[in-house]
Amino acid sequence: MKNDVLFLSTEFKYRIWGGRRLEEIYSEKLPFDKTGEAWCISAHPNGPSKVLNGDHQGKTLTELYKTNRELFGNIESDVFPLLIKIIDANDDLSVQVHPDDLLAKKYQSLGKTECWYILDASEDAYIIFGHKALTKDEFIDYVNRGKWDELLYKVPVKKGDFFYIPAGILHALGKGILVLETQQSSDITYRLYDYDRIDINGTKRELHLEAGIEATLIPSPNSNTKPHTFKVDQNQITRLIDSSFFTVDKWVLSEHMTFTNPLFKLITFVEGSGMINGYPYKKGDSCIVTSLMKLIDIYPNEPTLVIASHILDKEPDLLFLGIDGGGTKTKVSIIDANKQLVYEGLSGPSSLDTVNQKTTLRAFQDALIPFFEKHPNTVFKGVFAGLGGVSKVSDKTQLKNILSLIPGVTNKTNVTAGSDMENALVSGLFEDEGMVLIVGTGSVAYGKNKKGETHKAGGLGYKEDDFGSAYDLGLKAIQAASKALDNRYETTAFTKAVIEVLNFKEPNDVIDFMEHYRENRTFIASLAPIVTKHADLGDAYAMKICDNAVDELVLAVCAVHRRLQFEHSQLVIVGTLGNETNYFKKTLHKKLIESIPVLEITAPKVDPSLAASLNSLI
Ligand SMILES: O=P(O)(O)OC[C@H]1O[C@](O)(CO)[C@@H](O)[C@@H]1O
Repeated sequence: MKNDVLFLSTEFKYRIWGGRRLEEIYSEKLPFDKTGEAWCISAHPNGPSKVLNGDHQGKTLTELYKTNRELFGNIESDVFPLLIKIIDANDDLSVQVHPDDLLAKKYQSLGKTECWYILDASEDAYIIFGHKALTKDEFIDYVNRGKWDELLYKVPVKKGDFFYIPAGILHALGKGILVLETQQSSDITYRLYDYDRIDINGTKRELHLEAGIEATLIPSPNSNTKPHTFKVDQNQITRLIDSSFFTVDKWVLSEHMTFTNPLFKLITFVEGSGMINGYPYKKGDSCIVTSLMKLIDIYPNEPTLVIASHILDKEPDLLFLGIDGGGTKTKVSIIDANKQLVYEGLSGPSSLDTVNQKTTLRAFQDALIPFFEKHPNTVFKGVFAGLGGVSKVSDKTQLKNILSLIPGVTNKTNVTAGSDMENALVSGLFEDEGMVLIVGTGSVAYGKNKKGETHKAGGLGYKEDDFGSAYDLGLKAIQAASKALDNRYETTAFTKAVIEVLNFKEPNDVIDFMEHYRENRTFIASLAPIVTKHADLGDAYAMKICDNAVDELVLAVCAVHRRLQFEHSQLVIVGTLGNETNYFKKTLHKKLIESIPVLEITAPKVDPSLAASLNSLI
C-alpha cells in the first residue's frame, strides 16, 4: 500500500529569537542563522509540508487534504486540523496570546490552542505561563504601565516537562528551550510585549494590544495537566494530553510495538531510527499514518522517542464495549444503550498471566479492528474488560493502561478493568447472589452473596494452582504419556494418542518437551480434549485424570459456598471444558450435587463478553 504512511518535508522559518539548535535534530543544513521553527507537519498556507513518497509525492498536505479526505478518516473539518513544529527559542519569544476558535473566525482560521513537550532546556530556563491580574482593568493597567515583571508568572522548565496552553492563556517561551509544539493549525499570534527589540530590518515587531487584551483570559485559569506514564513490557508510553483539540502521546520505544490508528496519526521521530509499517525512519522524520492503516507497527533499531498526535472529531457514541479475555481466546462485544448487540469479535489469548502485555494489547486490537474499519469515528462511553490473571490492584492498573491504547477509548470513556470472574458471574444473570466456576485454560471458583461479600477459591495461576483446568488436564496427559513410555502405565489408545501428538520417542523426550513448553499455557491446555475424549471412550487413565480434576473443582466450589452462606445456591459454569456434554461434565455435575444437594447449576445465559459489556453500562 503506497499511501499508508506519508513522509513529509519540513519547512524552516527565520525568527528573530531563533538559533541553530535544530541542527541537533535535522541532518540538513539550516537555511538561516536564526532558524526559529521547523514546521514538521503542516497544511497551513504559511508553510505547507510536501508529501515525499507514494502516489501523492510532491503534493502539499493542504492539497492532499482537499482532494483525498479518505486518507484522513473523512473528517468534517474544512482544514487539516493540526500543525506540528519544533521550536528553538535561542532568545525569549514575545509575550503573547492566541485567539480561540470563535475569535479566530474573522480570519477564517481555527483558534490556536497549543502544547509543548520540552525536548531540552538550559539550567535557568523558564516559560511565562499566565498572569496575576484579577480584572480586565487591572490587566490593562499593568500593560499600559509596562509592569511585565509584576504581571507575569514565570515557571522554571526542564527537559521532559509538558505544558498545555489553551487559547486565551498569556504565555511565552523563554530563551534556552527546545520544544516540540502540537497546535491547532493556525498562525495567529497577538503579541503584547516584545522586549522592545528590533528585527533584521531595524524595526520593532508589530504588537497587537487591543486584540491581545480581548483574547486574554482574565483572571488567568490554571491549566495544569498531569501526563500519565506507563510501561507496556519494555516500552514507555505517556499520554501527555487528551483534549477536545488533540491527543498527544510520547512513546519511548526500545522494542517492537503496535499502536492503533483511530483516524490518522501524526508522528515525529525526535530520536532514534528503525522501521514504521515497513518504511525506514530516522531522527527528524515526520509522517502521517493515514486511515488506510489501522495498525502502526514500529520496530526500533535504536531507542526511539516519538511524539504522536491524533484527533477524534466527536463526542462519545452511546456504545459500550465488553472484553472477556482468557488464556486461549479473547472475545469482545459492543452493545448500544438499549443493550442491543452491535458487534462481536474474536482474537487470541490476552490473560495477563498467560501472555506479555504487548500480546494482550494486540489481542484487543485484532478483535476490534474489523469494527473500526467500518466505524472509525467510534468513541466508547463505557468499557469493561474482565481478564484472566487479574487479581491484584497493580494488575487492574496495568490493564487500564493497556485499555487506554485501544481504539475508541478517550479520557471521556468510563474504563473499568476487572477479572474474567466478574464477567462470568454476570453471564449467569443471577439476581443478587451466585457462584461461578470457570473451567477453561485456567480454573477458579468465585461467588458474591446478597451482602456483597465475595470469595475466590483456586485460580492462583497455572504454575501452582488452577487444578481441574484444561492446563491441568494437559499436564496430567503428558505425565500419563511419560509413564506409558517407561512402562509404569500400560500403553492404551489414550496414552498412544498423547505420545503421537507430542512426537515422543522415548522417556527423555518428555524432559526436553517440558523445558520448551511448560510456560506455553495455551499449548498444554490444548491437549485437554484428548483426555476428555478418551474418558468418554472408557479409558481408565483418562477417566482417573478427569475424576481427580473434578474433585479439585468441587473442592473450590464448596469452599466458596461454605464461606458465603447463600440464601439461594446457584452456580454458573463457564468455559469450554465445563460445558461440553461428556464424561467430564457429567462427573462434575454429579459430584457437585452430591456435595451441595440444593445447588442449581446452569450454563452461561449470555456470553461472558456480552456480560462484560453489560458490566460497562453500570
Ligand atoms: O511572535 P513570536 O515571538 O515570533 O512567537 C510566535 C510563535 O510562538 C508560538 O505561538 C509558541 O508559543 C509559535 O507557535 C509561534 O510561531
